[in-house]
Amino acid sequence: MPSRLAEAFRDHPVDLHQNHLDFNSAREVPDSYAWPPLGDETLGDYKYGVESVPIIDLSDPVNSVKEQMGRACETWGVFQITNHGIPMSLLEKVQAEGRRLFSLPAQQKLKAARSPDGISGYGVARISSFFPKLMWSEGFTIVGSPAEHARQLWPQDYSKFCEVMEEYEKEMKVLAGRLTLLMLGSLGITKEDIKWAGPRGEFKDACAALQLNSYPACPDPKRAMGLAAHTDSTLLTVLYQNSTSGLQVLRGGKWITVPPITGALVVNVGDLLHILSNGRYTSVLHRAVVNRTYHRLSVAYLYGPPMNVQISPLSKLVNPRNPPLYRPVTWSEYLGTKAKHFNKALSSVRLCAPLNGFVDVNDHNRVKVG
Ligand SMILES: C=C1C[C@]23C[C@@]1(O)CC[C@H]2[C@@]12CCC[C@@](C)(C(=O)O1)[C@H]2[C@@H]3C(=O)O
Ligand SMILES: O=C(O)CCC(=O)C(=O)O
Ligand SMILES: [Fe+2]
Repeated sequence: MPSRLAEAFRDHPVDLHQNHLDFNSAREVPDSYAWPPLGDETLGDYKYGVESVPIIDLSDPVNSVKEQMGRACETWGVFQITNHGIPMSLLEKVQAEGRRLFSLPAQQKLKAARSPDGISGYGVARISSFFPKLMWSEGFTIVGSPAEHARQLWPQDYSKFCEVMEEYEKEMKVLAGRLTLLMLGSLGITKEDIKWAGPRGEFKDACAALQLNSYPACPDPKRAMGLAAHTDSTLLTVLYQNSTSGLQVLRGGKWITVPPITGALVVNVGDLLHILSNGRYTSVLHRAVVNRTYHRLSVAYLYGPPMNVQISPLSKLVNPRNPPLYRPVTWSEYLGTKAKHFNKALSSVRLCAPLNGFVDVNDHNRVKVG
């Protein structure tokens, strides 16, 4: 059983088509990238505030923050945070380095291509193998130090990229640990209830991946898909999106845009927090769409437990009326399951149907993804 995140896909290699279209010179969407048209009837009314993703100010009193997060996690599975303590200057540096990477010539980027059984490096989204059409995006995944791949991209000049990404990973690790305790706090869970949190709740051994996503402007955005609908296999994901919108979450059968707010970060519940909370918090189905005019960049911090820790419904949340809904699973095993079963991964670790009759939003058999 692999013990490091970088080894999670050793037993699940995917050889993805890495022969990229040159997005910047494309005048039309080739058939291999043409998805069934995105219908306006599936879009929600976020602009008018009827349905908008909650925004939580982390400088509010802590009990209020916990309560707001609990409500957001139960109803939306996603929220935005402000006053989170990550300096704007760092967010700008990460974005600038991401742009520098994606603007390299295709042949140069391919020198840092992710290997079929690897986790880090340049390439198309891992979930691409589940779809008949290609996505209008490219990505770069970092686990720990990006030095090995950065050296292949810029043999003489890779230290700036590494410094910025490592500083961001450090800041994100602290923020993600704090968010985990706040999000679980409203369910009455404390750091003492999570052994792997460590004595001071510092989550020292937590694992994470940093995913840079690039979505070039697209000549026919209604027929293209930036990143197809999915849930993250994480405890939680912290996403920075630049000022161009594109992220959408599924709520009540409608796709709701998560509007970019300068300096804010988007936090979404992942499958492992869904399991830990015994289905009280819902890992939200989300996707990224593209637009005709602007290049969009996003940076996702995919946060999870130490690789070999068994994640199962927390005992405080389980009783005869609420039996455990999921069997124990490690992050490593779950990533392998996701690589094999994609949107059926969560149901594949489910033990029984809920007694209280609530519907598992993650039963994506009910939802047409894409
Ligand atoms: C730790 C990880 C989660 C992730 C697969 C990865 O190994 C690194 C990239 C992550 C990502 C980002 C885009 C969507 C996603 C489904 C994918 O294909 O790669 C997620 C994966 C996930 O959460 O399962
Ligand atoms: O680009 C986005 O807004 C979404 C990215 C995402 O869902 C991911 O990296 O997992
Ligand atoms: Fe995601």
